Amino acid sequence: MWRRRVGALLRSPRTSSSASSACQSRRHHLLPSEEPLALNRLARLFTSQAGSDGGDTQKPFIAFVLGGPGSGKGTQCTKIASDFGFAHLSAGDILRHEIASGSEKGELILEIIKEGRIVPSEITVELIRKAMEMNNAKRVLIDGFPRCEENRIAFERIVGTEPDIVIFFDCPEDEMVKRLLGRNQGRVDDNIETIKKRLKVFESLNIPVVDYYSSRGKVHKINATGTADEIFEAVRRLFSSLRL
Ligand SMILES: Nc1ncnc2c1ncn2[C@@H]1O[C@H](COP(=O)(O)OP(=O)(O)OP(=O)(O)O)[C@@H](O)[C@H]1O
Ligand SMILES: Nc1ccn([C@H]2C[C@H](O)[C@@H](COP(=O)(O)O)O2)c(=O)n1
Ligand SMILES: [Mg+2]
Repeated sequence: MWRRRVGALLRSPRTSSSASSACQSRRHHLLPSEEPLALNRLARLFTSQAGSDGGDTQKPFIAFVLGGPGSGKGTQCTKIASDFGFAHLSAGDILRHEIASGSEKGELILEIIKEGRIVPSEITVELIRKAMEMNNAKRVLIDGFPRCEENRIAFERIVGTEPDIVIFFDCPEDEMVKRLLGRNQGRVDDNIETIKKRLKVFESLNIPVVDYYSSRGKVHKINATGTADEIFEAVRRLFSSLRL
């Protein structure tokens, strides 16, 4: 099943224009010569851990972790990773790492993040795909992704799978703003102007993704108010109940 899906993917056309323009109009593609290579590498990754049952059950367990800016995704992911043996891939951290590398792509990402907008999906998904490949983990948290329908569709197309579950941290706006303004980690987007834009983007582009996965029965909503430890109690109950 897993192998067949990746195989189908290798034959699939590029993202349709409607999907690609879902987040914003600028489009960034892999070079034509890169995409089949990337997908072949990925196909190898997910079939190389094949067990005696034919190998289709070795797909990593993937949890997407969503919630508004400052809802505590990163804080809770650190705890889940440590207590439940998950690799923690933060889309935002991966993008910031690309900025720090000084690449041309990083310059573009920085401009977008400063404006509270969403980076073109093909850039983000390719970076996530590489991180998954390097990590080779059996359980993966993907924090802050997908941020919009375009992200979601690009992930399905390039990585060739859907998440097993989606965690949604539900937090009131005023609490998120308070947390972000107090974060003090020197992030270029932790200022009130950018925060307002990020909140708008969250409502208009990210909530539809949560709705999509809700309709597929994948969303676990967690009340993200209270202390980090209180919230983690609910998270712990959820992860303890999963068949991992
Ligand atoms: N339950 C909580 N109560 C108070 N502060 C919290 C709580 N959880 C996290 N924080 C703090 O709020 C800030 C934002 O948390 P965190 O970075 O985990 O959020 P996030 O959802 O990952 O945000 P972003 O989307 O901007 O990356 C941090 O300074 C963190 O220490
Ligand atoms: N899928 C993603 C994830 C993040 N970004 C950009 C836009 C966000 O405001 C910024 C910071 O992410 P965070 O650390 O808050 O998860 O990174 C994106 O464009 N696409
Ligand atoms: Mg975060």
